[in-house]
Amino acid sequence: MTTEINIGLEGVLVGTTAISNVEGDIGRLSYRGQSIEDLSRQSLAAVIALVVADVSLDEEQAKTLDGWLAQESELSPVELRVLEQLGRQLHPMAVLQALAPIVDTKAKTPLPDFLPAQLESALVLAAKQSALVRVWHNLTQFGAVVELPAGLGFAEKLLYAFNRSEPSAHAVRAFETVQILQMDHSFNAGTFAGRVVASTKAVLAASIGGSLGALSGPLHGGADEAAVKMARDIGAPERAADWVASALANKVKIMGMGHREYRRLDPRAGILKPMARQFCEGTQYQQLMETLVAVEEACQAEFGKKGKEIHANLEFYKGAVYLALGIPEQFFTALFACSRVFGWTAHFFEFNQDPRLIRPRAQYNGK
Ligand SMILES: CC(=O)SCCNC(=O)CCNC(=O)[C@H](O)C(C)(C)COP(=O)(O)OP(=O)(O)OC[C@H]1O[C@@H](n2cnc3c(N)ncnc32)[C@H](O)[C@@H]1OP(=O)(O)O
Ligand SMILES: O=C([O-])CC(=O)C(=O)O
Repeated sequence: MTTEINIGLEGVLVGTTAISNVEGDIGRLSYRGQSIEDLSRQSLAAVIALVVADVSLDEEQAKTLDGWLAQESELSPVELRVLEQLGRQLHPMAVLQALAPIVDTKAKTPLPDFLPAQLESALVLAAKQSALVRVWHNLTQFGAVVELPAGLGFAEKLLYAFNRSEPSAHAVRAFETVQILQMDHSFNAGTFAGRVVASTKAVLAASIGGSLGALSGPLHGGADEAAVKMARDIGAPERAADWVASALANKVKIMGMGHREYRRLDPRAGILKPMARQFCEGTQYQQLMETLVAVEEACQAEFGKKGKEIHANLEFYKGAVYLALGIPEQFFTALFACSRVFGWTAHFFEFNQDPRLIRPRAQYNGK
């Protein structure tokens, strides 16, 4: 028995996974052996099949799966009524946490047969997270659920509903890329929380509920919303250097900077930064994007003075892309969950291949 206490479990090996590989020292990420750079150019449905089932789809199959997920991302009349009763001030993450474990997971049509049938209700549960976020957005922002034309794809449906208009192919592609980038990340806090719940032999929906709670915090998934709020508070790139110096002097964390695993640039931030520049240029978000760039530079300069390095993580530039796609910041983390839920699902099944109750030990220091 070890007596050394490690509250944050930094560097502690607690299991194996074949879903994603985070090589923090060299700034590399892959899902099932494929680099995040290659994956970011694939379709969302193809990456979902790869992450959840380790199945490679051809273009036709990916379209079929996308159509199936789009069709399953609808709420039942009862689920819709529950959402309608909730206070409109509730954060979308609280709504997901409340509803995710109780939605009906019966599929309307069978899962395409190129995926294992045992995944059917799990994938309905995952697809329904998007329906919850879409409907909650519409109720709180527009007062009514947006009627959608038939035949929209899984991601397209969300973007259409958020903007009340047909998204361009370019916007859908960008949204799919962002969702792919955040689908899985080894034993991060949210995924590990889900594995802890799974270890008690709880059902998948309970495990997803645990993951959602962990993801909501600003040190984890909630950093996406917090980073944009920070940039709005700073207001202009010229103010970034003073703001960062004062924040660091006061031990305030800069949201979207730093990472437990990456010692080099998070490869997802490397993909998101040019996307954010492109999407924000000439829009109302250009100033916000320039402020983020200035914060990153100021942060790196301040850390550099102490001979340390810090880099942007997934969360830093993601919000600028989301804003330019018509997504308000309070929905960022919930949309993160709409993608990460596929990773959580994969981990639930992987964990259950060789399960063991997770129960560490505490050193008693009370009376
Ligand atoms: C999807 C995701 O979850 S990605 C992560 C999203 N979270 C954020 O962006 C929140 C901001 N970042 C952070 O708080 C941290 O970098 C974390 C929590 C993500 C990871 O950090 P940890 O591995 O726990 O490192 P820790 O917080 O101990 O930081 C190490 C040192 O770097 C500093 N540091 C790290 N990140 C930051 C930051 N964002 N702002 C200011 N200082 C920072 C710490 O203050 C600490 O300095 P010290 O050694 O002088 O005390
Ligand atoms: O891995 C982590 O600690 C945080 C996380 O979920 C990510 O970066 O995607």
